[in-house]
Amino acid sequence: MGIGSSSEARSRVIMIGLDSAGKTTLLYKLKSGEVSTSIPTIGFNVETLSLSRSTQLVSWDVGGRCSLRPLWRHYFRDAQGLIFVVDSSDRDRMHEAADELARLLEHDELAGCPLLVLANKKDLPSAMPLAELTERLRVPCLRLNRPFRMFAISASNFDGVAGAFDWLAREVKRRLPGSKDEVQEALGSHGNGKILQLTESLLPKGLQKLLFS
Ligand SMILES: Nc1nc2c(ncn2[C@@H]2O[C@H](COP(=O)(O)OP(=O)(O)OP(=O)(O)O)[C@@H](O)[C@H]2O)c(=O)[nH]1
Ligand SMILES: [Mg+2]
Repeated sequence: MGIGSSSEARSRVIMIGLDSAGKTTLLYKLKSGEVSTSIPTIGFNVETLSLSRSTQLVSWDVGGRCSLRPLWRHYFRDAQGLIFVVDSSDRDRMHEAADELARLLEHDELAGCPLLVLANKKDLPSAMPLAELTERLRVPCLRLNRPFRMFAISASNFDGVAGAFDWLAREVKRRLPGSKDEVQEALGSHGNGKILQLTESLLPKGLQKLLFS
């Protein structure tokens, strides 16, 4: 998928995190078999998932080649939600994650965009509690000015994912302009056969609400 096709989506949720944070694991759990991976001409590895006819979940790693960062904004256009995934057991890289998160929030294209931080790998004994993560990610110093929540989750066993997406779904809906009908149009509807093929048991309540309510 290149920038051209990505810009066809009318709204999108951006998911970003350091490598190994657990983004791919989460994407596959959300919608097994429908994740598309590509290295667009712009050069970084992007994974996408259609949440509905018009809403994409777009995921990529931060870090790596800084020269490509300016190109991210092509994906930031039309972003209705932002997910930052962090490995809550990886103390060594928490500085790096904190720097990336702060840098991400400086993008004007994302101003006001609800931010969901997923503290992943809560199943590991070495996972940090949320209070410690809040400090290590330097949350009090962040340029927030937006709805913000952090949830401890495990992408591996799906623990905590439903509550986290529930929150994001509510915030995204609030942000979308127009009537309920327009919201449905933007986020998909019962008529979308592809969406109805999803295994509902795997779909977090939040996403079900986004897609079906
Ligand atoms: N214990 C545990 N391991 C996890 C969890 N989520 C992901 N992992 C593991 O962490 C490793 C990295 O997960 P990925 O999903 O590949 O991470 P990524 O963010 O896509 O990073 P890239 O590999 O750079 O694409 C894999 O070995 C996963 O099995 C989790 O919730 N708990
Ligand atoms: Mg990955």
